[in-house]
Amino acid sequence: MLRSFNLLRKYPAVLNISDLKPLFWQQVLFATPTHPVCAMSHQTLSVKPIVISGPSGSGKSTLLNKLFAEFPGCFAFSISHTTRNPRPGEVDGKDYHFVTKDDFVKLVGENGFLEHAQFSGNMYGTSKKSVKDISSSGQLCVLDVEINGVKSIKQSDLKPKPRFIFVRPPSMEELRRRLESRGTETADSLKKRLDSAQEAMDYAESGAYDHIIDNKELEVAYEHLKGILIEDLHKIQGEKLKKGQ
Ligand SMILES: Nc1ncnc2c1ncn2[C@@H]1O[C@H](COP(=O)(O)OP(=O)(O)OP(=O)(O)O)[C@@H](O)[C@H]1O
Repeated sequence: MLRSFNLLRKYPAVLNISDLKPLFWQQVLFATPTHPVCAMSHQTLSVKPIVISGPSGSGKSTLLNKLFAEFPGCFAFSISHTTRNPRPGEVDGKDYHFVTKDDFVKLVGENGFLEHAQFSGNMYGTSKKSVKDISSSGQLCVLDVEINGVKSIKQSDLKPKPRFIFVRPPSMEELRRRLESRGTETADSLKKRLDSAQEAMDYAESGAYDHIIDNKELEVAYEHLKGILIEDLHKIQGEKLKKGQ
C-alpha cells in the first residue's frame, strides 16, 4: 500500500496550491503534475526513480523537502489513474488520468499498474507508464511508499529499476518523541504508527533496500541521501543548463 499524506504540509518546496488535489485514500504516490520549471524538452536522460520508505515519523518528508529545496526543478510526480469523475477544475492528464472502469480493468489485466486499489467505490492506481514517463523526461520520480508498496514495486518490472531507500529512526523511543512533537497524531494514530514501525524496521533488516539512511542527525542523514542521488542530480542539472532552463 502506498501511503497517504497531506501534500502541502509535506512538500511545500515543490507544490503550489494549484497543484493540490483532494486527498482521496490511503495510498498516494506523488500524484501531482509535472512541475513546469523542471520539464525538459528533449528526452535525453533516463533517471532512476527512488522508492523511499520508513516508519511514519522517521523523517522522510523532512529529508525530501531539503532535497527539493536544494535542487529545485529536478523532481516530478507521477499522475494517478482514477475511475472517479473529475471535480470542477480538474484536468485530465494533469490532475489525474480519468478513465472508465473498463479501461482501468483492462490496464490491470495488462499488468500496467505498479499498484492499485479501490476506495469509496472508485479505483485508483499508479501506472508504470506514468513513472517511466518521468524517468525518461530526465526528471527524478520519487515514490514515497509504505511497506506493501515497496513489495509491490519490487515485484514489478519497472524500468529503469528504482533505487530502494529506507529511512531509519535512531530508536523507537525517538520515533515516538518525534511523532509526539510533530503534534499531528491522536493517541490512536500514534499507536498505529508505532505498531507498524517495527514491521517496517524488520523488513528493512531483511535486506530489502539498496540503502538505509540512519536519521539521527538530520544533516548527516541528508548528506547520505544526497550522496546517493548526487550523480543523477548533477546530470539533470547539466541537461537543464544545456537547454537553458
Ligand atoms: N534528524 C532529526 N532529528 C530530529 N527531528 C527530526 C529529524 N528528522 C525529522 N525530524 C522531525 O521528526 C518529525 C517527523 O518527521 P517527518 O514528518 O519528516 O517524518 P515522515 O517520515 O515524513 O512521517 P510520515 O510518514 O508520517 O509523513 C518532524 O517533526 C521532523 O521535524
